[in-house]
Amino acid sequence: MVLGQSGVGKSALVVRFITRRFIGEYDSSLEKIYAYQTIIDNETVYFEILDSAGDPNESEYANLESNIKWAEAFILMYSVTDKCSFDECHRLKFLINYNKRRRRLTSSTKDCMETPVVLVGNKVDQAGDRMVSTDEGQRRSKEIGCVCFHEISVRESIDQVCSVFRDARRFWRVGSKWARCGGRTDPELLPSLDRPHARTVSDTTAPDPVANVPTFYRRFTEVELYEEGEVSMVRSDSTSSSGHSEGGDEFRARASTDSRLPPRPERPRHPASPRNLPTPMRKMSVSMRGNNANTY
Ligand SMILES: Nc1nc2c(ncn2[C@@H]2O[C@H](COP(=O)(O)OP(=O)(O)OP(=O)(O)O)[C@@H](O)[C@H]2O)c(=O)[nH]1
Repeated sequence: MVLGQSGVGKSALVVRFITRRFIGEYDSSLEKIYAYQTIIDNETVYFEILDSAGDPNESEYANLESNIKWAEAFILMYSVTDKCSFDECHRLKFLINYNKRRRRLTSSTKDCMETPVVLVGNKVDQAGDRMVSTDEGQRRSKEIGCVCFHEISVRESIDQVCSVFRDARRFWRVGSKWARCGGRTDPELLPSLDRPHARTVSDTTAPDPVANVPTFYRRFTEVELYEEGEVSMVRSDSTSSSGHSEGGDEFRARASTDSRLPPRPERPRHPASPRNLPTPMRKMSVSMRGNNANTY
């Protein structure tokens, strides 16, 4: 699913990927699903790409949330010439996390996988109008937990466009394998993400479309999935100190677009070893603190 504020170039990205053309003007009002089959990393891949409406109104909001639940990977897009669209990514990522966690809590294996979100800054060809630097984009990508970050120009480069979809698919594949392994990391997959621009067999005869594209990766690791999935699931399901379950609106209302990020609590880099596990008494106090600290 391609998400982002209106005008950042979502339709341009999808149409360019499928037709290889940059057309210039697109129907902005419609939400469309494109079916497209291509070969990536020597495998045939069947994409269903949802080009979402940029600024949904009240009545379209429920639809947006059900689309988020449907999607298995996200391309979260902003324009480097528009600071508002950059800030909007923070809110949209919050919405993705919220809907995905809620779904994981109510369903079984398939939805246990962490859904990859690729952050994309578009329109780098408009250098004179740039309002968001590469560093800011890279930092934000890490802060909001995206799997990798790209800066591209849909207008100028088909290769950069392809590399975005290629990464979305690669990280989706890692996530789905991880879920199928019952949460164990597949050692054959992770090293390949250490070398994201390494050539595959299929690339030996054709130029690597990913080469020379600035891409910043964040690896899925078992620890991160443990932290993001398990710990956060407890937090999002918690009951507030007043004894009421958090309502969806209340939870969503915390998403802000003012570019300030709420402080994230310090977390240990590794899960506690069994002999360090808290006693039952201590466990209860951790849970209580989780509830009270649930204010952002
Ligand atoms: N200069 C430049 N313009 C771009 C680029 N990508 C898209 N555009 C232009 O940005 C405008 C908006 O593009 P769209 O693809 O319609 O944006 P959108 O995000 O789908 O917008 P909504 O459908 O309203 O949500 C169009 O005029 C595009 O031609 C790019 O890489 N560089």
